[in-house]
Amino acid sequence: MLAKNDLSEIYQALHQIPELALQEFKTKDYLLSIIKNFNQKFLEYREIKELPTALLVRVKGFAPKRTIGYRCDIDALPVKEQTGLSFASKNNGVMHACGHDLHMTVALGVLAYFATEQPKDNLLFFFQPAEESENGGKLAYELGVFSGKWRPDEFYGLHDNPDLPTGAIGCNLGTLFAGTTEVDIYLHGKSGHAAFPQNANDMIVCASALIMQAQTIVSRNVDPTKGGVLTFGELKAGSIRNVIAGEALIKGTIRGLTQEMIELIQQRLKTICAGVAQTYDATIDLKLNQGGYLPVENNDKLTKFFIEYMKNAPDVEFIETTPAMTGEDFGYLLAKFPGTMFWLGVNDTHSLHSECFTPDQGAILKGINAITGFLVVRMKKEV
Ligand SMILES: CC(=O)N[C@@H](CCC[C@H](N)C(=O)O)C(=O)O
Repeated sequence: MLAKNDLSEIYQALHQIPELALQEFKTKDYLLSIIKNFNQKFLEYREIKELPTALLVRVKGFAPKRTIGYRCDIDALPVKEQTGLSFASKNNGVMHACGHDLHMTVALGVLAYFATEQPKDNLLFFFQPAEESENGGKLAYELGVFSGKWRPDEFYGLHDNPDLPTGAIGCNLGTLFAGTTEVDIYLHGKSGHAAFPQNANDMIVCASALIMQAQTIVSRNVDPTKGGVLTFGELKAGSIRNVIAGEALIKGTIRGLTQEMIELIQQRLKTICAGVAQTYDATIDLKLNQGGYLPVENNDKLTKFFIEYMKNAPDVEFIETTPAMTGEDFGYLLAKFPGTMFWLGVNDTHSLHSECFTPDQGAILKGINAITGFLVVRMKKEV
């Protein structure tokens, strides 16, 4: 078991070594160095050649009826940290701005508990690379990782939430998170001298028109009672004030709480790109990539049981949430295995993905206690 001081040390160490999707080598080595210090009697490991930063750890149960999976994401974001923390990122321009360092610390705490207190059922801990992009969950599934004794009968996973009080557990039946689609739009026109626009085809003007027209998708095509998101977070064009930009690149993300909504927004964006290309005599290549970012659908039976437990656990503050437009590739695994995703409150005024994101470390121990308590009860009861 890990004491409060160990947990804080682990969290701070992980915070200093953030790594981008599929590059989480130091992180994985660090996780292994901690887990190798636990009681090894009930533990088995699985590594994946084709997905080298992933790690699976199985805890053998003493009277197993099932295998319960617990998934934890391990990647970080290309964000330059501005928290001013003494244990800030040492990987310049990369930060655990989504709290996966906290997720890992909680998962290690739960694993440490069951490495000592052998569980009744088998437990499977999946330390998953590439949640923010590259859909590590889907990659692992497609590599056949969850087969034989490594197949979970049910899967659980959490995400930290700065809007909930420290340590509170948030969850709801049905959809917890949106499905997403990564959008890349390449615009090709003709560069030229700023003084002779008639001889060029300006992709800054074309990109501006496209962005403005795309704003009508959510305002005019999406049912306001259902909601959808189209955000462009990156726009690149031009190099100097007096050269007309012949190329532009727009990157963004689509979000919807149902697959139907995601497909509606995708379709409207395709139509608008085609129309703008014609109007501006440009070539526009639209690339849409949903990958494994399906809406995160909680299993009804298991989630009712989970919520009931959390509501009645004396040391847990449970908060019923509403669906959020954040995405998660755990949606893919929950489409393959029944399970529950839930929030862990970390009470911060800064949002997820902010360069100042500073989750309250007090959530770690509360999270571990809530999850271990739940798993022990889940193993005793049929759902
Ligand atoms: C919890 C969270 O912040 N997840 C990410 C998931 C990224 C989805 C994908 N790369 C996309 O941008 O479409 C999020 O941004 O919600």
